[in-house]
Amino acid sequence: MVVGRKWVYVKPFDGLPKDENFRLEEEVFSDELKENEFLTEAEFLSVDPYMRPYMSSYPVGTSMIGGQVAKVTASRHPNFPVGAYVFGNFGWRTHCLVDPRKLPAESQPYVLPSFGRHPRSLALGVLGMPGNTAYFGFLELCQPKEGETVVVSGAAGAVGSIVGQIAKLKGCTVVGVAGTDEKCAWLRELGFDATINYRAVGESGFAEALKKAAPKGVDCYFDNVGGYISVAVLLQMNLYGRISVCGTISNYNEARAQVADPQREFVFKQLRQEGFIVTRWHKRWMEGIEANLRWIEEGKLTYQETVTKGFERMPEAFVSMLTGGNTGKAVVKV
Ligand SMILES: NC(=O)C1=CN([C@@H]2O[C@H](COP(=O)(O)OP(=O)(O)OC[C@H]3O[C@@H](n4cnc5c(N)ncnc54)[C@H](OP(=O)(O)O)[C@@H]3O)[C@@H](O)[C@H]2O)C=CC1
Ligand SMILES: C/C=C/C(C)=O
Repeated sequence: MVVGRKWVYVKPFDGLPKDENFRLEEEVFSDELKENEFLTEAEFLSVDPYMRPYMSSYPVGTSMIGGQVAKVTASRHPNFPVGAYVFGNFGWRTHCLVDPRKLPAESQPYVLPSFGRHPRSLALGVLGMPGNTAYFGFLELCQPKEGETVVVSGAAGAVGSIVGQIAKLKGCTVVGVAGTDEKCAWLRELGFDATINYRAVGESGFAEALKKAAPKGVDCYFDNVGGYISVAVLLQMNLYGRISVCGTISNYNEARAQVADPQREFVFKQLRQEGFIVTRWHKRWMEGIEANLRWIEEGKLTYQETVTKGFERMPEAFVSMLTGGNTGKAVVKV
């Protein structure tokens, strides 16, 4: 018998998540596995922005959702042998009994490929879902061309920091928008050409700061945040500009965002805007991981992680990430 722990969503979110929204519970697993089942023990867990809006659509009593890196501790599945490390969407739990046949195609667990000297936790960041979000969401939807100007919001986070670096690899001029001077300094170290600390300039100063940072206008916008930052970028888009709408973290804690009327910009500048969910590319998943790993090995792509130690601190790590406490990918080490 194995006793695990899990975090349960026990009260609907109202604004920023609070301790009262979560409860830590135990769960018991039998050692007797059925054919095709395997048992895992988590090593690293991810805290991601999507958990805030997605959990609101689940009933209370549901376990918190999320990805993790885990070790297989018992197995009756030929592809998941004991000792293997896997990525799986197993939720906020220390242990999990998995039968892959019960999971949808876009949420299949997989044995981690070798990351060489890099930590396994990267399977939750640059070598996992956020890295693939940057790789596919930027390259496929923005279709960047050499010499173009790219703006990335949420630029010092898990997705944004990778998007900006890929944009530099493609020969673009890159402007990063982030919430502190330290984050902006890191982005410039990564090669970003200009940065805007949106908290320092404020809503009223953002459009002017953007004009200075992107004097030739904006050809591609990778949008992680929505809100006034995105309205200002839209108004400075160039003819035939492309906008990849990745996320709207600025309003995840609100019930409903206002829908403005941007149509005139779209008509006269002939813009293209497309939202996406990264699992759209689940059939090409390993292509993104391999490309990002190659760039890391070649010294062309740098990552940073903000690691919180202790499974009991999952809610704290989650709220910290939602409020800007992370640089690069936010993960929890059990
Ligand atoms: N479409 C898809 O398939 C996917 C979408 N996403 C989306 O990408 C975005 C970034 O995710 P991820 O990289 O994992 O998270 P991050 O690592 O970027 O962490 C979240 C960051 O958001 C920033 N933030 C918080 N509140 C605001 C605000 N009001 N305005 C601007 N920035 C804010 C904070 O940085 P700061 O200090 O700069 O404020 C914080 O560090 C999210 O919107 C997420 O939902 C992520 C993965 C897949
Ligand atoms: C898979 C993640 C989706 C968002 C919107 O964050």
